[in-house]
Amino acid sequence: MELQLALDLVNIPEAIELVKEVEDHIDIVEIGTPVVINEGLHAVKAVKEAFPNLKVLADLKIMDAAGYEVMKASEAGADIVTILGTAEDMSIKGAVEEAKKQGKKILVDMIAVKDLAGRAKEVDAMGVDYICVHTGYDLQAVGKNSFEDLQTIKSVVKNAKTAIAGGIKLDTLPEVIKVQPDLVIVGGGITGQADKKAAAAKMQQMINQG
Ligand SMILES: O=C(CO)[C@H](O)[C@H](O)COP(=O)(O)O
Repeated sequence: MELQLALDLVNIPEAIELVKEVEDHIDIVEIGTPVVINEGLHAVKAVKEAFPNLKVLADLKIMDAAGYEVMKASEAGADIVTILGTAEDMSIKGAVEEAKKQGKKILVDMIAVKDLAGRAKEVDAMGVDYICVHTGYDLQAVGKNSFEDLQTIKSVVKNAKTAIAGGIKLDTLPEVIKVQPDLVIVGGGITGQADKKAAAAKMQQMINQG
């Protein structure tokens, strides 16, 4: 199981400062969608250059022009690029093809997918690397989470790695670990803590104990 730190509400210098604090305790740094909107792919480039030993995920949440966008994120240094599960099959296949060409990985974000089991089976067959259940901020605000959804995809996905994102905190992490995803994505559960290093270290320890 790997731990991904999601950075959503920072600029580039703040991102670098934050990763410095927790770099020993995470596997992947996510340059979140709001950061890409504010800073562009420069944020991916800057973080990859500052931390060449960490994997960097560009959370582009691609919906169209997938091959081109995966190419641009790859050129900026992203190791993993996200596409939405609600995108057309042709877009997802295009993303996978370009990622393979570039030696990169594709994570499919299943946010807002209605037939989760059915779509997870379909995208799994398209050769994607990760399938991620995700409760976004707008549904977190009304008390939703993705723990049951994780069990759903775990029961149907045969090839891809499974991941979970959305509001995971220290107190809910044990529930996540029980279902054994390959990747746990945490934003506010680390960035919102006074002692970010301690929060990341504790999460890493819990994940390693499995
Ligand atoms: O992709 C995202 C929002 O769309 C976030 O990066 C993801 O939800 C993780 O952040 P948090 O743990 O704060 O929910």
